[in-house]
Amino acid sequence: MSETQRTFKKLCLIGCGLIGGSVALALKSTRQIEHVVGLDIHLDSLHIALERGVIDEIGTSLKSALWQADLVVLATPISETVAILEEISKFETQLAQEAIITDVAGIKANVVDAAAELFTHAVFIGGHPMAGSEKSGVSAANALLLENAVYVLTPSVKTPQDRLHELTKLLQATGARVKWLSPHLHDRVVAAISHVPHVIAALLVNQVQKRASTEPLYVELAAGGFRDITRIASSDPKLWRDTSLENHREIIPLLDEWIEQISSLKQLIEQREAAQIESLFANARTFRDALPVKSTGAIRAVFSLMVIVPDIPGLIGRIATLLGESSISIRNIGILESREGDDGQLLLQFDTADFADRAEDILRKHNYQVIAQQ
Ligand SMILES: NC(=O)c1ccc[n+]([C@@H]2O[C@H](COP(=O)([O-])OP(=O)(O)OC[C@H]3O[C@@H](n4cnc5c(N)ncnc54)[C@H](O)[C@@H]3O)[C@@H](O)[C@H]2O)c1
Ligand SMILES: O=C(O)C(=O)C[C@]1(C(=O)O)C=C[C@H](O)C=C1
Repeated sequence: MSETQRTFKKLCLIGCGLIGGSVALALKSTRQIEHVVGLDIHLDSLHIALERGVIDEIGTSLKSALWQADLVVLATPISETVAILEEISKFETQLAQEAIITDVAGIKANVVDAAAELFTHAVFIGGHPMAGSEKSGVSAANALLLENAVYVLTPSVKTPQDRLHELTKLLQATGARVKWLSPHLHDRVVAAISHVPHVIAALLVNQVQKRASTEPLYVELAAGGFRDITRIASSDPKLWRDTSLENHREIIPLLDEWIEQISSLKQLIEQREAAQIESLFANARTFRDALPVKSTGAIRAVFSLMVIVPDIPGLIGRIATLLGESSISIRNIGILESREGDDGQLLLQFDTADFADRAEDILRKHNYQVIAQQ
């Protein structure tokens, strides 16, 4: 750790769910956080957070949890964030002198504007990790969620530079790529790359659901294409209700543009304008194919191995243990073929080429037949 990196003695985590839990686990892994006290409206979440080592202590009240805290992370639903900031502001003198308060909400302008009015001593810096999942709750929290992910901070001109740098360095130590943005620009961009895609995914699923109630083939035939474009439709409906309403100023013009685009494509199809239809798809392909491939972000790199295994019960567990003993994290395991008596094909997927290469070596040493996948 470099000399300029600050150690935080007490992190107060408010909202011990998917993102709060992941951020706390990632921060703890940097060893720059000494103690975490957690608060949540659900006692179950707090017990799971304690068991999983997300927090070290369950807070008994907001006042005592904030006492001498030098870092506060607010990771509650968007609709609760401003009200909780108001509560925190009542106890800001309880905080340690150089405390930093930050949040993780997916919309920034409303939170940052509210915080600017609320705090006189404590420093608030808005935050938003550009990583997540369709799952919710602390059980789904993942210490590696921030690795390589963009983490947006939205400082204002009044934000003290030393605190901004301290928070930036702390987050960078988790592997996150910190980016400073104005709250309004953040809200504009995430509306297009996150909020509208969630709306579209839900509409696609609902369109199929309407038909599936009378024709089961809609479900039976749904394959990779439908799955890939609709994964995020499994996200928390309340989160996306709040997001749609809170960021309406940015979302509505994008939906207007969608309506125009859909009707113009509809016309092209009706008029059989083959060249223009092809050019629309070609344009999308060119842009998407040029997006950088990285271990997180829009185009996720996945490194896969196929292992040919005899159909022996317990073998998957043995392979997972073998790789786990060498600290190799497996992202996904899938059985591709396992008819009785036949060899099975086990598909293993990893987040890094290093994990995949080391897994291949280890499995070969243990006499497994391994085929690296492109
Ligand atoms: N889900 C994602 O992919 C994602 C990604 C980045 C940021 N975010 C942001 O993270 C925040 C939390 O989302 P999540 O997905 O972790 O949700 P979550 O449901 O997993 O976690 C929220 C937690 O807050 C608790 N909570 C609710 N009201 C509370 C209150 N008044 N006081 C204390 N605790 C309270 C809940 O019990 C829950 O444990 C949201 O603001 C969201 O915009 C989500
Ligand atoms: O990967 C997912 O499941 C997500 O939805 C993550 C995702 C997104 O990319 O839209 C969702 C909400 C945000 O606040 C940040 C990231």
